[in-house]
Amino acid sequence: MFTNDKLTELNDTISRVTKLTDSFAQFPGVIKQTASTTSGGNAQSNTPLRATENSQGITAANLQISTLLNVITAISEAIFVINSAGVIEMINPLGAKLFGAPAEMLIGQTWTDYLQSPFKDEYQSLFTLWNSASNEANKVTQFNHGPKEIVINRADSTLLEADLSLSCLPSMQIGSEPLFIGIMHNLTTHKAEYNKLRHLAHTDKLTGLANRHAFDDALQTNWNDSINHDQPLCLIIIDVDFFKMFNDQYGHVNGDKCLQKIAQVLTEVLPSNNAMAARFGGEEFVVILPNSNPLIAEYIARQIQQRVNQLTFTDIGLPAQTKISVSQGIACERSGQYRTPTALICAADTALYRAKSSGRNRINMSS
Ligand SMILES: Nc1nc2c(ncn2[C@@H]2O[C@H](COP(=O)(O)OP(=O)(O)OP(=O)(O)O)[C@@H](O)[C@H]2O)c(=O)[nH]1
Repeated sequence: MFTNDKLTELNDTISRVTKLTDSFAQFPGVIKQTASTTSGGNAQSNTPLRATENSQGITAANLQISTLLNVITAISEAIFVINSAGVIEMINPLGAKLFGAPAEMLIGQTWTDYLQSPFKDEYQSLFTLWNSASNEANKVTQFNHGPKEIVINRADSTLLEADLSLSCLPSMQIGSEPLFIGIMHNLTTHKAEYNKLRHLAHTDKLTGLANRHAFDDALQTNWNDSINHDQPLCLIIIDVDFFKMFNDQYGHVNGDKCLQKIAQVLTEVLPSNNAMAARFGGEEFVVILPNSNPLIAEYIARQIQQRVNQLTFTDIGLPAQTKISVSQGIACERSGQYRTPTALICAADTALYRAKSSGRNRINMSS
């Protein structure tokens, strides 16, 4: 992260190196010379960023700029410098790599052209706002934005996720026209890892269905939607019948495969992308049916019952006559009869209990 402290540290380094070094390579011309960079006459011994046409100042300033460029080029951060019009004045190799184009091509271009929507509009508005700030003296130092996640629309049209900190270089050190320094970090690897971990945190390892954690979140979200939009919401709890016996007879490994087959059935019968099947725990599953009604819920439960009854296990080496069934309890929230999502679960659970006690392989609707 390129903080103000780091910026100060960087300027200190530049001043020190400048004092100690007698000769540097000539100004490398990487900074696009603009009117502002060659006008004025206010060179100071500790103003490293802007060349001025003071008789003694040009060489010193160029040396300082050269030093700054060397530091910025060598630093293991992606850095670019833009002016108040958002035009790139300087970019280091790592920065150019993130934008996906050579520095020579990027310099002189508007940096927001490389931002994916909505970030492009957001940063353009930010600069417009900043430029229209009334207090000229304060606005430069007030501008410090990020770190914030952005998506770069790279030169080859691929997208790259990054985080960006944008700071205005302190006005006392850069002359009249402000420059902004952007520091970026490539988030591609981090994001891929995050998405993988997020998927693992929400998925039941055995069945690949949503896990209990994801179910709880989804139920709360669907519950809120149902209340806010006055739409019904149905829940089916599904419990495998005599599963202990299945495990005892065929072993836990085959028991696991049986649960996977049932999970597959649940995935197949979901009526829409909004509906969700999850593993509730052990040999219990649950289906959330948003914007649904008891008739639809019962139809889905019937589909589950039939398909589970039709499952075969010869592919995992079990006898052809091996059969399995599930008991199901349904509860539907329609007009405020349940006060909380937990109350809805309890109602479906009670209905499930009745389905079990009335013989199993049954569907019971909460009244
Ligand atoms: N193979 C396997 N078995 C599991 C898993 N989770 C729970 N079980 C088993 O599921 C069985 C549940 O047994 P019970 O609660 O007695 O229920 P049941 O035998 O299905 O009987 P009813 O529900 O009354 O029809 C237990 O034997 C658990 O070990 C799992 O992930 N894999």
